[in-house]
Amino acid sequence: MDSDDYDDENDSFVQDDTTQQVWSAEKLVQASYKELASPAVVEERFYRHLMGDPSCVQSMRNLLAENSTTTRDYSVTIDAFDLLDNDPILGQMLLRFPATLLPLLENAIVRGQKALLQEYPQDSVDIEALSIKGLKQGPSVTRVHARLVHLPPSCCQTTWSAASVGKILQVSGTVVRTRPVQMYESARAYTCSNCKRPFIVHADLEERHNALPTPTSCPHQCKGKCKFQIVPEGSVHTDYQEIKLQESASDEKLPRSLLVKLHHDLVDTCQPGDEVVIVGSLLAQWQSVFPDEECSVGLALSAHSVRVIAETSALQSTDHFRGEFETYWRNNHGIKARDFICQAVCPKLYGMKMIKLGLLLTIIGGASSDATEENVTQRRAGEDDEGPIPFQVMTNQTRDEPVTNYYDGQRKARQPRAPQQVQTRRRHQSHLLLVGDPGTGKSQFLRFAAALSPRSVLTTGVGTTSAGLTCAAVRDGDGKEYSLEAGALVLADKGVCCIDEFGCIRDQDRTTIHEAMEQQTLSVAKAGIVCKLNCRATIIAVMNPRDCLYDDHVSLSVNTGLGTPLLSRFDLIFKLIDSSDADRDYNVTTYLLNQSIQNDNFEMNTTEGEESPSSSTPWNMEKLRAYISIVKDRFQPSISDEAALLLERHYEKCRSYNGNTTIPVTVRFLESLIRLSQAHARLMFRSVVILEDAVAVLEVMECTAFACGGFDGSDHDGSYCDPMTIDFCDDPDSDFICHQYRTLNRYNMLNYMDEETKKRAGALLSQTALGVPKSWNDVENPSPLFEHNAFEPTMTQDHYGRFHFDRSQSKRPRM
Ligand SMILES: Nc1ncnc2c1ncn2[C@@H]1O[C@H](COP(=O)(O)OP(=O)(O)OP(=O)(O)O)[C@@H](O)[C@H]1O
Repeated sequence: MDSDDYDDENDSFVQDDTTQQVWSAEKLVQASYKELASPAVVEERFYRHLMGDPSCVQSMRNLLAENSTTTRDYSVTIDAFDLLDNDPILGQMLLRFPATLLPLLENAIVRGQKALLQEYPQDSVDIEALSIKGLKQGPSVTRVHARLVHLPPSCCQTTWSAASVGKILQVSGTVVRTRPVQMYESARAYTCSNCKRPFIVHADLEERHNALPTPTSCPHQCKGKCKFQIVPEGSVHTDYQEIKLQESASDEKLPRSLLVKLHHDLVDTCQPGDEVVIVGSLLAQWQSVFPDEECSVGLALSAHSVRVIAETSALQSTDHFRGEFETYWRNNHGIKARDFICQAVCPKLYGMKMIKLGLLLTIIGGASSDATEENVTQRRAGEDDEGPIPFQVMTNQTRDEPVTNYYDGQRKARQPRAPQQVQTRRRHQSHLLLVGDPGTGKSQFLRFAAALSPRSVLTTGVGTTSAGLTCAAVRDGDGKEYSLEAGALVLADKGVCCIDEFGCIRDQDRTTIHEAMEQQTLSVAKAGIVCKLNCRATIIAVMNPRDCLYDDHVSLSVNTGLGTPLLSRFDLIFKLIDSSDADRDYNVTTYLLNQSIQNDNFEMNTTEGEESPSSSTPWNMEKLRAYISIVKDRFQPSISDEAALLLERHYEKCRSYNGNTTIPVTVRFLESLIRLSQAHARLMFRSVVILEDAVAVLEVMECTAFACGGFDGSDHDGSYCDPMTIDFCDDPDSDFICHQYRTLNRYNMLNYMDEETKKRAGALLSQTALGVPKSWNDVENPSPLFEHNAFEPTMTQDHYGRFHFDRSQSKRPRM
């Protein structure tokens, strides 16, 4: 609290040395800060809290040890929960009167540093490197800031309203717009011509540009007519940035947005697309006034702390599931256990096991190669050889001139920056494309994927432009400056971006997502703003073929109208062809009718937040979401030698194929195989990719456009399998063994299969192909009948009159 706040009022304070104060709840709500204690006593109480809290002590020690030769701002994080626990009255009063009490807390931090410095042995070598940070300089400015975090639930708002003005709030949402970093004059010193005493005027944050009010009377209440003179070098300038926060989207209503004011070292801590938790004071914000127009007022939040969160929000709610999943994998094994999890994906759609599995693998993603997951910060072009500077600093200086330190008038030279490390990032997010006939359930998959991910953006390609997908440069309210507003891909950073009607996006707009899909960044050069934005999103796109129905006789490229560079960026491309199949039609009909008959029970089992009534009921959405969050957080699988060998041989085979390829087999394809194998290992709750995972991924790949490694299945060699025909079966383990046998046989890797399993696979294949029951004990060597390409495909006609190869016949026999 600045002395001028109290000069004339200290006498009226309740002067009690009140560490043993007991206040009723009523008094706590009604009391003004003046009833708490004198500023000195309040500061003392903050000081005692700081010195008694080990984490605060550590933060202060870190401050002391920070090697800084320039004047800048420092932050110390204060956990509001700990303060409330330690001194409830002080904590409550801090939350009610942050503007008055926070400066006292900051003074206490400086005092705490002084006390800690005394503890170091004076002859220590390190002592010279330690210096107290945030000492008052210039006109009463402390450059250390208390950053309040973890407010109690009463202060945590999911939305905001006029009723909360003046209160301290904790809000969360997505940053949708950031304005350039600026600075403003936050305080100015004057002297009264009458009494000759100095005083300070602070900027009014409720004014549109944080304008400094002109003093009209002397705060020292001197008699006579006063004139005020500005004290030379008595101004304080503060870094400043405005961002727009959008509340988390909900299905019921449109998300609202809020202007957030960042000061000091909080500027430039977040960028469009970041999900943040912000603690701040809600202000009434006067809008710019124009002649003959009504003066309007809005809401703004002056931030005390900003925390960028990743996927923590999803993990918080998963704790009670952890033990349950471990028990699940202790009691269940193999592919059957995996398929049970897959059944929870889109339970309203019958069958399509491979698409469901592919969707799960896409959302789970591969292991992160760089665990630190560095942020790409907004940078100006050509900034690499200098320290970071704000976008548009309101000063006449050029960039090469040293910047004046407005606090003490000394010159602050820009620090040379260490040569920047070039970071190349290999993506671990997969992308999925569903292309197919109308009414095949594509949109259902898309909506389910959006609901499954803790962070998702669902959009449609109709009318979508590149600005909507990436980011737009928009003029601010006063129309003078541009700022960046995040588009769908940026908002989906670290989440899932679901795009319906992908084919309706214009070609030139579609190419903008090439960089986003592979490099996971967006390079922006708009309206004088040149920067890079993060967009580490998984893209799930669905579309109809160009002529509405998929033509199996032309390539995927022709069917979709997408260029090969874009197609090759998808890890999985499923073709959903609605061909006639009496058995499948019967199964779908029965499934749908049964659902309608048992509608109530079915709904009950799949409603979010409810426990599965029995172990045979598919997991509900909440449980599946929790499972994905846990496996992503817990496992970063490495690849075993056998799995690596299989992936390598498959890649080599695809590379060496000399047919007509429309999707070139590049290293990207190998990376996809690795990512998907890692995702499969995570799905199987393990931290090593074993041979089984690689085999399972090749099985999924057989059902995609990459079945034969790049020639999209139209020019097939019999290894393509229609994903629409593969349903969940009673004995998935046996089915998988057969597939494993065939795959390993194809790549001369049968020696990696144990004898027992080999015999069993041979027997199973014989039984299925010949229809003759045969004991697997009798089978020494598998029949050559079951080798690759043993079946010639036949032609069938679907109900649209299209002819195509019957892949369900040509493919390996299914159980
Ligand atoms: N295998 C299936 N099992 C049960 N229902 C299905 C299946 N396939 C499609 N449906 C149902 O058909 C309806 C149409 O599905 P959906 O709207 O997702 O199709 P779409 O592929 O997105 O079509 P379009 O390309 O015309 O947008 C949905 O109600 C869906 O539940």
